[in-house]
This record gives sequence, structure tokens and C-alpha cells, in this order.
Amino acid sequence: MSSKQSLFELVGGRPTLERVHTRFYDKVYAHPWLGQFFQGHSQQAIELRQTQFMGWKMGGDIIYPGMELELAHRRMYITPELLKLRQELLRSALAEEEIEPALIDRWLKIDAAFWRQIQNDSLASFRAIDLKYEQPLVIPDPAA
Ligand code: HEM
Repeated sequence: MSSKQSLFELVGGRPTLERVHTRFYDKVYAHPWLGQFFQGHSQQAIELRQTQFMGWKMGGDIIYPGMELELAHRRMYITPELLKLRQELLRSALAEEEIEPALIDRWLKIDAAFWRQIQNDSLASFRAIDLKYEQPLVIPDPAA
């Protein structure tokens, strides 16, 4: 019996996700604004979590043992502008790894489905979140 291939299989499975995420986080960590959010966090650990998370969401037989996205990001002030910037870095990493354009669109669509769990619409609403003992992280655009 044949079944429809998952996006995970279509892009080439775990080795492809690992290559894409290494390239993607190389760009993120080197970025003057986005990179500041990741200071003090192991790049290798984040790449692994992103591969597990996206592998699972793309239909792969993969376990994601990380935190819920809302909880993992709630102390960071993440605006739509930052999410779009991050998406552009992801799009170029996918293109450089020669993923087919139609599959790039599917990959980015899955990624964008999680934005609403992470995004803050205003500094006032972000400041109203009860972070208990966590320190809020608000990083202005250094180019602004
Ligand atoms: C501009 C937007 C974003 C920024 C600045 C950002 C930043 C970060 C940082 C700093 C961490 C490490 C948190 C920690 O270890 O305490 C993290 C973890 C993570 N992020 Fe993001 N993120 C963004 C968007 C996204 C999106 C859109 C997704 C998924 C589609 C995502 C998936 C994850 C995952 C899976 C983890 C690992 C959580 C864990 O270790 O349990 N992030 N992110």
C-alpha cells in the first residue's frame, strides 16, 4: 500500500533539516539584531531543537522533547518585524541548500503557523505579561 509522502520525506529527511538549520542559525547568530537574542545560548542545542520541532511538524517520526513555544519565548519582545526578518534568513538558507521552491513555501508556511504563539503586538501588552522571576528581553534594532 502506498501512502502520501510527508514534507519531511520530500525534503530529504533529518540530514536536510540539520544542514538547513546549521546554515540558518549561522545567519541568525551573525545578524546584528537577531543575533543578540541568542547570546549565551548554545547554537548547537538550538539547531537540534529546531530540527526536532520542525521534523515533528513536517510529519517525520521524530520526538521533540523541548518546551512549548509560547513558554520558551515569552520573556522576549518579538515583533512582527523580527519574525519577518527571521523568515528572510530562513528562506535564504533553504534556497542555498537547493530545496525546491514549492517545498520552501510549504516549510515557511508551517513555520509561520507558530508565529502567533510567539509574537507581541505592542510593548505595553508585553510589559503586562507576568514573567515571575524571568528578566524581560527587549532589544531595539541597532540600525534604527
Ligand atoms: C524572531 C523570532 C524568534 C526569536 C528571536 C527566537 C529566539 C529564541 C531563543 C533565544 C531561544 C532559546 C530559549 C532558551 O533556551 O531559553 C529559542 C528557542 C526555540 N525557538 Fe525560537 N525564536 C524566534 C522564533 C521562533 C519560531 C518562529 C520558531 C518555530 C517555528 C521557534 C522555535 C524555537 C524552538 C523549537 C526553541 C527551543 C525551545 C527549547 O529549548 O525547549 N522560534 N528561540
